[in-house]
Amino acid sequence: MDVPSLNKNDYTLFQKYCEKTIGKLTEECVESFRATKDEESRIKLIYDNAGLLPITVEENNGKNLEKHNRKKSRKDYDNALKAYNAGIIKCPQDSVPARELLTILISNRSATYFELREYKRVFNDIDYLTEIGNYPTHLQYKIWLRKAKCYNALQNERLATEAYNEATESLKHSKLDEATMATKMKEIENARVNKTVDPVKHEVVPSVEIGVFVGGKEYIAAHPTITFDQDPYQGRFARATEDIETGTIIIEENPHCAVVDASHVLTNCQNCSISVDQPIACSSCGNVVFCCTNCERLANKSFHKFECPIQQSLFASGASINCSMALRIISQKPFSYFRDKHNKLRDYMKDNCKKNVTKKKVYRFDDYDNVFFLCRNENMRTKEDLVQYSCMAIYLLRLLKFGKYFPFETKDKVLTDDELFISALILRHLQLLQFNAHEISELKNTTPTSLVKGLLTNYENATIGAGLYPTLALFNHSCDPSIVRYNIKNKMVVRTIKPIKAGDIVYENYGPLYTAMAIEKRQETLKNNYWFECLCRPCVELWPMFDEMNENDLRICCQKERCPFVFVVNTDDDPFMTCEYCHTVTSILPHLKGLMVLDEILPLAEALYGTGQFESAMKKFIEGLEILYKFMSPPHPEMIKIQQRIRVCMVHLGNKSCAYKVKL
Ligand SMILES: C[S@@+](CC[C@H](N)C(=O)[O-])C[C@H]1O[C@@H](n2cnc3c(N)ncnc32)[C@H](O)[C@@H]1O
Repeated sequence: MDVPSLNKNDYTLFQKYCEKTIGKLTEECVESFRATKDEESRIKLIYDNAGLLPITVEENNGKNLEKHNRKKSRKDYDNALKAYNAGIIKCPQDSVPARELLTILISNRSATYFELREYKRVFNDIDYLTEIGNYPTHLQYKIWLRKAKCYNALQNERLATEAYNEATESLKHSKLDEATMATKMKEIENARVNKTVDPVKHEVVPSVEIGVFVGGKEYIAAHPTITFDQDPYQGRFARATEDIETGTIIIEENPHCAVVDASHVLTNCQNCSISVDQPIACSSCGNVVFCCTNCERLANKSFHKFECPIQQSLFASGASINCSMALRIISQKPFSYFRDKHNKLRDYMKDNCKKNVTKKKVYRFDDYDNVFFLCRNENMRTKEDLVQYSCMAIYLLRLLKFGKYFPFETKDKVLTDDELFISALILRHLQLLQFNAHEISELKNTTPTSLVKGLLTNYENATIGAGLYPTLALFNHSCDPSIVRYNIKNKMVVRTIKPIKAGDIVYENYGPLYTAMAIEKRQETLKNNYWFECLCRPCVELWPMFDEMNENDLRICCQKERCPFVFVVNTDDDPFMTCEYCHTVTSILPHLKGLMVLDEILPLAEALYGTGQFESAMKKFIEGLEILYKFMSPPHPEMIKIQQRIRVCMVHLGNKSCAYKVKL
């Protein structure tokens, strides 16, 4: 979790707008919010004030080549690529000469990749410029010659021959004088004869393989051993129906919606969130990038066509990432989608219905109804909070109108019935995102920092955006979580980080960990951000933080089945302990013997870890952790250290920034 709901520290345009609107409301109006039961009445109460305040819509679409088309020396590859990338993103595409210039920039970038022997990227760029379609015919021979040389290097003789033939043919359309044309022809023939085969450079692919995950019958994003229960205090939560081993993937879920944050719009794909170093540009704005033409097409068919004109304004306003998501849940679907649900959803909102009464047999990530019914802690909201959120919803609705989301004429000052309905949905989204959004992350290098005592790391699993995952959103919090999360593109992968027994609640973590934060701070954070009092084991049993733990204190369960007593013993103590509850005598000797295996497993795991063999290291650490849990009860510093190692291994299976390098 950890997705901020409002940028509380910066006094943003967005906050100014909200404050000004609230400042104009009469006390009577604010007071009447208390009596409102549904989102539409709240919007209606303040639209006259919030709708009248001017909002700033940026005219600048971010397309401006002037600053970016400086020529770079081809030999300074890094800087050349940076300059071409910036040029490609900022190059306007609204006229034939502009698009021609763009294709030349793309061609130059492909030439740089050719020098770097990154042939896949050369082909990507040639496909890209072909798709733009305005590459000058008289230069076409250059593209065919480059393609032919790539096929040569990749030892594909048939395609190389075809490309050489095309190069010879296209040379006829060049504007070269006869002598230069003859020299070029010779160059083509020489290249054809001297089939220089380069060793293919290993491509550093920033993301990883996606395995086959078979989910449950009802909750298809969750492992079949996970079910969802409910109680009046905790609401819905996940529970294991069978024993689950450490490391099991228990959730693989696509986001209902996912957005890249403002500082990553030019480094991560707007559609799938992956780190991008060969960007594909939006044809209309210079404010986003895509990883491939397919992502560009998908985004432009749905949300980006409406967000393109307003994204700059949204970021400039300083609105939080939750605002971008509240908007994206709407913009990614056409207005007709929501109009068709109008009557049903409006009735739910009017009745303030908590339950999805039309609960379906299958719970899917892309089903809007599941999102609509996510937890909002509605009955705990103050009227001030509702006023603030209603202002935000109106601001976002007005941006959507500027983005021409509605398939009918709209007027900024007028609120139609359809617009009222959409703004009510946005208001609902803002409330539910406050509790249910998750960050999307990727590995980045940092200078070494100490995360947990004794464990140095030189990476950071940095946030690059946020997403809404309707199945993961049903997991409750514990300060000693059962899981680790990481992303593959914007898909969320969740794996267990300890052995889980049948019937146990499976907890995730909303930020505060008992190992690193004192109980008072944890309780305060959870109360402020998630509005509940945490009754997890570390909070109730007052587990010590990592720094306060003693390596020599072993916590061993009474051997009588179902007796909850735990002995805290020291290796020097008498090995026979009598239970204070049931008076059964437990010998700690079998436990000490069982733990001795760790002397073999852990050095091996550390050696694999130290050489960057994260998957193999993870398996060994998991083996070690299972043994620790078998013979000991948490907490123990060794458990935490191993879990920390497993966490590092797991996140290495997820997204990595293009610049990320494993540093050992
Ligand atoms: C992401 S939702 C979790 C699913 C939620 N319980 C539901 O019914 O949809 C977060 C909200 O669940 C509740 N919650 C989460 N963890 C909890 C816990 N350990 N004890 C009590 N309530 C919890 C809080 O209301 C919190 O704001």
